Amino acid sequence: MPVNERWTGVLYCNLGTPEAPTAPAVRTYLAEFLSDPRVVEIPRAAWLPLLYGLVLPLRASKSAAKYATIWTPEGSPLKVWTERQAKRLQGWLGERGHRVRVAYGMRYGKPAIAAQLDALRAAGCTRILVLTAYPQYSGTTTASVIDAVNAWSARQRHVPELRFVNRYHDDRGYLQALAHRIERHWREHGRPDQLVLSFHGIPERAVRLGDPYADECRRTAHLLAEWLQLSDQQYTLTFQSRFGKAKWLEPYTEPTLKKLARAGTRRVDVACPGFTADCLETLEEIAQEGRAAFLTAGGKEFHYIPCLNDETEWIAALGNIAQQHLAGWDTTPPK
Ligand SMILES: C=CC1=C(C)c2cc3[nH]c(cc4nc(cc5[nH]c(cc1n2)c(C)c5CCC(=O)O)C(CCC(=O)O)=C4C)c(C)c3C=C
Ligand SMILES: [Fe+2]
Ligand SMILES: [Fe+2]
Repeated sequence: MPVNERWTGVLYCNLGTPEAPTAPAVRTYLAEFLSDPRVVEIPRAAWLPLLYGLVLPLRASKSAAKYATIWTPEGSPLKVWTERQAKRLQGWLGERGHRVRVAYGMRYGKPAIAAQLDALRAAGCTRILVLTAYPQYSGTTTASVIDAVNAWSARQRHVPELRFVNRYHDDRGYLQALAHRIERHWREHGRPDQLVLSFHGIPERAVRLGDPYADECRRTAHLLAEWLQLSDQQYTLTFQSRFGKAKWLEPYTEPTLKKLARAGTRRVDVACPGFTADCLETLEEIAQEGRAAFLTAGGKEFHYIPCLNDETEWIAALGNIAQQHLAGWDTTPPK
């Protein structure tokens, strides 16, 4: 390959989402997602018959109906936002003189991480930085992306140089973008009695076995509260999206919302700092189901504060994170 064809790639990875809000498409997506041993840690021989015999037949149509309520003319919100974030990240890095090709890849569904790595390689990338949409590291998410990249790498004869960003839960730019997002909401709509910071849960067992995710969520919440100058009484950290019968991280979001309402909290605002793009878990589970739970239990006002999505300040934070990890790689255009 000629020297001036050496490019640096940035692969921005997110979870992935179904191709359509239909039971067959959701089934395909969930089958891939839930057969990842990083996600469900039950031995394969016991789990796969249960997954195909019970979970998928029951869950696919129920989930599809939920996806239908958030679907946009351009597709699933998660995909729309991830694509825009990657495009704007390309712009941000390009404007700062970095000769990089930014692509986005989905851990489950399309565009697959392997296909995007193939494309970056074909486009002349000899170095690739892998950046995820997950600020907090978890074996269930971040490590699963790393697994997918390594599985691709194991099939290459000429492996590119690879770097991974494992976490940015305490990154100043990320926290500041979140704080400004929330403050802007408060300037427009006034302040709540309580701010609920809801993170996606994981099984409690994973944390007991060493997953640092819960600590990183707590650290993000604490630092964000500091940026917002909130006392411990003014905010609550919760975990949402429990899957299955096992104990997950607590306190759970929905029961907390009900408890707050019953205790006389008039208004809650909910933000989801662990999600950098709005998706089913924020738009349906929080903004619809969470709202209904709070209001039905006697709460008067519920505000969902949207994710960072493609906010300029967030793209700059993401760009800075990428830039820090590109250090030492010459990304200047060839003379
Ligand atoms: C933000 C971090 C996430 C962690 C940690 C996480 C762990 C985790 N998730 C499941 C099961 C499901 N998650 C689902 C949707 C979903 N999860 C995340 C993020 C994290 N998951 C996102 C961004 C989304 C939304 C996807 C979208 O298309 O909008 C779903 C699918 C939806 C449903 O049927 O409810 C499942 C299932 C487990 C088991 C897990 C950790 C063990
Ligand atoms: Fe999830
Ligand atoms: Fe959910």
